[in-house]
Amino acid sequence: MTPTRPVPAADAAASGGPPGLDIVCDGLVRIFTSEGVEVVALQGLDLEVRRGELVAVVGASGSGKSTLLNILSGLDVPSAGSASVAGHDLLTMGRAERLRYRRTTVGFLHQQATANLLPYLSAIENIQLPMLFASGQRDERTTRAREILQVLGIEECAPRMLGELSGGQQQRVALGVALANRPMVLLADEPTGELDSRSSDEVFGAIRRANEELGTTVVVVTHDVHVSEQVSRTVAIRDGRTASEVRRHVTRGADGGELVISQEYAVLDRAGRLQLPKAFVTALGLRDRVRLELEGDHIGVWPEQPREGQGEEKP
Ligand SMILES: Nc1ncnc2c1ncn2[C@@H]1O[C@H](COP(=O)(O)OP(=O)(O)OP(=O)(O)O)[C@@H](O)[C@H]1O
Repeated sequence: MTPTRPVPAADAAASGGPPGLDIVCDGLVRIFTSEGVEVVALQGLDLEVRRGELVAVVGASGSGKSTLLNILSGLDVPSAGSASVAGHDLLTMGRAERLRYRRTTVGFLHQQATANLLPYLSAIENIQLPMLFASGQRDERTTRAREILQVLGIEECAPRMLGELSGGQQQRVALGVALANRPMVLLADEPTGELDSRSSDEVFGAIRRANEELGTTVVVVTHDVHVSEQVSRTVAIRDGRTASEVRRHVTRGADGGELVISQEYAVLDRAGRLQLPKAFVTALGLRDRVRLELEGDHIGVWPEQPREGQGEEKP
C-alpha cells in the first residue's frame, strides 16, 4: 500500500537525513509555559515516516497532535530531543533555512480551507501564488498549477472564485496551494473535519492521489475513522508519546476477494518503555507495579501479587 515513487524535485538535493526516511523524531519534548504553569505537550515522542508513506496520526484532544504538526512544519521549535524532516534538522536550522523549508520542503493543509486561500483570487491563481516565492517562469507556473488541479480532480474549477466552489472543492484548492512548490512532505491537520462524508471522501481521495502520483510523503492528523482506516499505518499518540500503531495490508481471501488485515502494535521506545493499551490495564486491574516474566518468545505481564505469607506489602 506504500508506493515507491520519484522524489519531488523541490528537495531532491536535501541531504543528511537517514536513507529512505523523510521524518525522524527521537525523544521529542515540547514544554509550554502559560501563566507560570508548565504544560508538557510532548514528552519523548518517537516517530519515523518513510519516504512516500501516508500515515494517519490519531489521539484524544490534548494528546499533542497539533504540537507535533507545528514542529514538523517549522512553525514551532521543540524544547528537547531531535527531529529531522527531509534532511533538515528542525532544532538547529537558522532563519533563512527555516523560511526556505516552510516554503518548499513542507506543505500544510489546515482544517479550514480559507486558511490557505485568498478570496479575491481564482482557484488557479491561488495555487500559483506560492510559486512566486520559489523559482520558475510564468508559463511553467501555469502548467504546473494545471497539473496539480488535474491530479486533485478539479480542473474545471481553475477560473472560479472561492465563492463559486463547494466546501470540498475549496479544500482541494487549498491542498493545491500546499502542493504548489512540490513539497517532499504534506502535513494535514484535520483536513476533512468540517466536511460532509461525500466531500470528505473527495478530499481524502485527492490527498491519496498526491501521495501516489506526486510521491509526496503525507502525515494526516484526523479524528475521522473513515480516513484513518484507509491508510496502511495509523499512529496513536497518548499523553505526548507515540503509544501504539495499527498496520494494515491487503491480501486475498479464500473466495479471491480483497481482505484488509489490520494488526495493532504497542510502540517500544529506545529506552525500552511501552504504554500498555488502556483496555488491557483496566481488564486486569493493573496499577503501580506489574510482574514481568521472560518466556521463550514473549514477555508475560501479571498484576503484582502480595508475597506469600506477608499479605499487603508495606511501604
Ligand atoms: N501555546 C500553548 N501554550 C500552552 N499550552 C499549550 C499550547 N499549545 C498547546 N498547549 C497544550 O499542550 C497540550 C497538547 O495540545 P495539542 O493542541 O497539541 O493537542 P491536540 O492533540 O492537537 O488536541 P486537539 O485534538 O484538541 O486539537 C494540551 O494540553 C494543550 O493545552
